[in-house]
Amino acid sequence: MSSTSTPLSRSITKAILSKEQSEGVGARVRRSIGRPELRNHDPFLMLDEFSVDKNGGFPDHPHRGFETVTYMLEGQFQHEDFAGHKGTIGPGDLQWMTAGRGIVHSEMPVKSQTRAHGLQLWINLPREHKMCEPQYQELLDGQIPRATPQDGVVVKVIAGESHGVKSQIYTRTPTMYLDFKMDKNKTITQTIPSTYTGFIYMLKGKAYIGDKEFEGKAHHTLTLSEDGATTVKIQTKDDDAHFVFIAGEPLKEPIVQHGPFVMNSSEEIFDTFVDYQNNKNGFERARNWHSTIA
Ligand SMILES: O=C(Oc1cc(O)cc(O)c1C(=O)O)c1ccc(O)c(O)c1
Ligand SMILES: [Fe+2]
Repeated sequence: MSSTSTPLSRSITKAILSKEQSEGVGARVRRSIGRPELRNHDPFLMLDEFSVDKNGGFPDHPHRGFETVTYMLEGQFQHEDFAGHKGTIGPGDLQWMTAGRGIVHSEMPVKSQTRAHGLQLWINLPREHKMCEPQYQELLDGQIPRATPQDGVVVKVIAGESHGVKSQIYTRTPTMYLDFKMDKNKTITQTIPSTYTGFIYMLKGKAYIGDKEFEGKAHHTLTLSEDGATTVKIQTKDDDAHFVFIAGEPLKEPIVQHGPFVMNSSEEIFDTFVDYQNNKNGFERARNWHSTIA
């Protein structure tokens, strides 16, 4: 193969360990995307592996300009927002929230349970969708389709497609979100559109990625090469592996983030603060709203 031709499999360009840090109120997070070495990975703004006990959580706070995706691994999380939307998600369940022009919400563990452990992904919205109406898509574990490309490999298709199985989640920013559980000594190939950027976040065990078999270990973010290759070769050897595979179409737009607000310019961020303080342009229902769970 010549040095300029497209390789068969994407390879790993960076491997970054997420150490625990504090976030919200008394919550511990391992920040993947969003940490100083990986400020963002267009179109992704943040990925946290969070762990919250009964004394912690993410009480009433706003968002604008992007989507938050909460995927539970263990325990239960309650959520409530200023539009009256409320519920509880448990292990394997998913909440895909489009904040759009504005949401104020609260996400708290169910107090009687053990810790709430899960993933929170922030996906940027393209300019034309940043001020859309907020929307929720919720799927219980049993409603998320699985692909079983071979014995000992199960892929939960949260968004996008894997081995002929498609998710019903509507993505404004084209996104793949796959949860892989692989037994030891397995090899599979996952397809990926040539233009997508992507990464793997390892939850447990070890996986070997690409033709050079880069070793990925738990709590590491492994960024995929951007070389136009349309497959990713993933193997296990002596250990089982559990990881998420996340990829999407880069927006290639300016990103101006101020905490929970992500827009395209400083002027838009300034307007967002004014809107939030004055309960207007999407934040009308924030006036005097307090969640009952925080
Ligand atoms: O709190 C922030 O984000 C979150 C992180 C998590 O691990 C779970 C969550 O439910 C949230 C949330 O927003 O609800 C956060 C992160 C970064 C930032 O700049 C903030 O202002 C808030
Ligand atoms: Fe939030």
